[in-house]
Amino acid sequence: MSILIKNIKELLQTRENNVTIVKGEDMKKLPTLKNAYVLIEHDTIVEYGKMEDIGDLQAEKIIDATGQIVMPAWCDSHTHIVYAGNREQEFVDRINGLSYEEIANRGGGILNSAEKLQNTSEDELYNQSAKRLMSVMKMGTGAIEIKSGYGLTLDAELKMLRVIKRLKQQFPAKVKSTFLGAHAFPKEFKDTPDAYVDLIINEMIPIIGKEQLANYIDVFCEKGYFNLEQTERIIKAGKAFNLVAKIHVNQFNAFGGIALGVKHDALSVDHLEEMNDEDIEALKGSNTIPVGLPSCSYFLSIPYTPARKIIDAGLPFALATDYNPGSTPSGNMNFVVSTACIKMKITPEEAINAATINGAYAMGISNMYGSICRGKKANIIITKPISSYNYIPYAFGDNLIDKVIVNGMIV
Ligand SMILES: N=CN[C@@H](CCC(=O)O)C(=O)O
Ligand SMILES: [Zn+2]
Repeated sequence: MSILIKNIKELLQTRENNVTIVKGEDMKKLPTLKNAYVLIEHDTIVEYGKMEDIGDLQAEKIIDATGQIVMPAWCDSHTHIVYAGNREQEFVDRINGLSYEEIANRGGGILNSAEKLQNTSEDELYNQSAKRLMSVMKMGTGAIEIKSGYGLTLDAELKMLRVIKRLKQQFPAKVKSTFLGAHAFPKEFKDTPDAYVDLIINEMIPIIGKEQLANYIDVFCEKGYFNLEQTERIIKAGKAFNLVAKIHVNQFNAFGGIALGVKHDALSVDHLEEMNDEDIEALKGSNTIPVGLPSCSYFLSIPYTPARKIIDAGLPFALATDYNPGSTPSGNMNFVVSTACIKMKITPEEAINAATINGAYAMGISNMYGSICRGKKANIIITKPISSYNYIPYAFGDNLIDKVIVNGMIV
């Protein structure tokens, strides 16, 4: 199937060369073409340009995008969309005064989701997760990372990873999977946390590695969860099975997790609501991308990642949803981009770069996703008619999407 999108008011994130990450000052630049076209063949962007140069290009399907903006689909590099049920009761408990930490200490939080997931069949888990994936695709997400971490036993973690594998096979969206066995300590390991770390290292990682059930490895490095030493042991064990690290750090406390991630060539360090100057310094000159999750800050009423400071230090920055039942029950990248502009004070250009090309980098796929570039996968958003791309973050909460194309298919 070939699709020609023509009369595009403005085509965003056009890259003649295959740029795979944008950093610092360059994040302020969003290359665009006005009055443009894009030609898709099968799953690939084969051509784009100005309408005046369209010549006699033809396609099986023509989309007239008069007044509309066209851009790469969102690349959401941090989610936990495979989960069972929800945690709406904890939401109400927080409104009534309990903190996220207090809820977790009472056996709620991640352990609550783990219990629900352990008692849910693989098919049911797949069905619930597939609905979420379908819904985020319709909101413009074309590539997504999905973590395990609500299993916390070998069997339940494998169940989650098999569900992610099935999503990869069944959906046109690009899916990357991450093993997050180190998300919390199960109740039975409360007094012997290192024994759970041993279980992850000696039993879970070898099976997951051999069966190639994950692309990445993650650890929730935080006070009350996994300390620096445990995090380092797990990252190293993952590396031996080619699982590159993408880690949860600095959500509530800054104590060296970022430097540890950089030391072990983590692809990304995510959350970063609490950051000090040493954390920024640690990232300089590294290949590790910092990832902010503004919907999580919004939902938990915790500080926003200092994106302005990060970008002004010359670093790259990516945005993701963190879609999960506890801290962010939303997978809406449009809201993430708006919230980043409004609360982190980054410009629409910076936010769009962070949610497309840099999001793709944070999943290791920016050579094929995240920009309008010949030869890249056809993952595309067509907005409703709007005045300019600034309107996307400005009109927060509004649905501005007309069509989404994922892997060359209208979803
Ligand atoms: N912080 C750790 N993990 C998730 C939340 C997990 C949960 O509350 O279920 C996060 O990224 O916010
Ligand atoms: Zn997360």
